[in-house]
Amino acid sequence: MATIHISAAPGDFADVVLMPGDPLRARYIAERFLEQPREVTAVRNMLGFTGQYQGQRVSVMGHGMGIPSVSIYATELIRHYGVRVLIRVGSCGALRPEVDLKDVIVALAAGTDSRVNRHRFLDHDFPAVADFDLARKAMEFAARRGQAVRAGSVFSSDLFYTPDAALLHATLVRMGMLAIEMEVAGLYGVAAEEGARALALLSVADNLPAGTALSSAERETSFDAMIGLALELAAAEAAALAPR
Ligand SMILES: O=P(O)(O)O[C@H]1O[C@H](CO)[C@@H](O)[C@H]1O
Ligand SMILES: O=c1cc[nH]c(=O)[nH]1
Repeated sequence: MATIHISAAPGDFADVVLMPGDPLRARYIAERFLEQPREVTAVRNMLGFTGQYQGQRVSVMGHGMGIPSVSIYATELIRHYGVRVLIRVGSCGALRPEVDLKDVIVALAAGTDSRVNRHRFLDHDFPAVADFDLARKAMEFAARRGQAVRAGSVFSSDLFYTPDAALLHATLVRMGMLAIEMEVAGLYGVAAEEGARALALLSVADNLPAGTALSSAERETSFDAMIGLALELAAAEAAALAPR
C-alpha cells in the first residue's frame, strides 16, 4: 500500500536502495547506471526508481535535505516497503584542507546538533554508526577498484547556514571530523530503530577552509566515482539478500 509520501506499489522497491539528497541525482543515477529503470514514485517530486545493476535488482530514491526529510523516507521505505539496506550517496563540505574536492568519504559515524536521536533514545547520547559490514565492504570494494577513499566521522547539521561557522568548524576538526553535511546521523538513527542497515558515502563538493568548490561539470564526474562504488556495494548486498 502507498504511504503518505511514497506512491509505489508493494514490491516496487528492491531490498537495497541508494539515496541521494537530490531527487534529480536519483534520476541521473537511474538513467545513467541502471538497466531497465522504472519510476516507482514521484510524490512531491521525490523521485524513486527501480532497475537492475550487475544483474541485481536495485532502487534509487531521493531523500531531500535535512534529517526530518531523510527520516520520513527512510522510515517509510523500511516499514512499508521492506527495504533492508539504505546507502546514502551524498555531497558534503570538507572541514580540513587535506580533504580534497572530489574525495569520497565512507561515513563511519556521525555527530549532530539535531535532537532526533535523543528523541529516540531517552535523551541519551546515541552512537550514530554505519553498519560495520557495509562499511568494511565499501573499503574492500574501493581498494579492489583502485579507488582511494577516506573513512571517518562526519557532522550532520540542521543548519546549512551556520551562525558561528568558524567556531563550529574548529570544534569539529579538533574532534576529528572530516566533513559536514545534513543527514547521516538521522539515517543511522532510523536504521537502528527500524532494524535495517545503512551506510553513507559522501563526495566532497566544497572545501570550507580553502573556500573552494567544484563546478557543476566536476560534480558530475566526481559523483560518478562514489555512485559506481555504491552500486557495486548495492549489487553485492542484493545478491546476498536474494532468496536461494
Ligand atoms: O547533496 P546532498 O545529498 O543533498 O547532501 C548535502 O547537500 C544538501 C545541502 O546543499 C544537504 O542535503 C547536504 O547533506
Ligand atoms: O551540508 C553541506 C553540504 C555541502 N557543503 C556544506 O558545507 N554543507
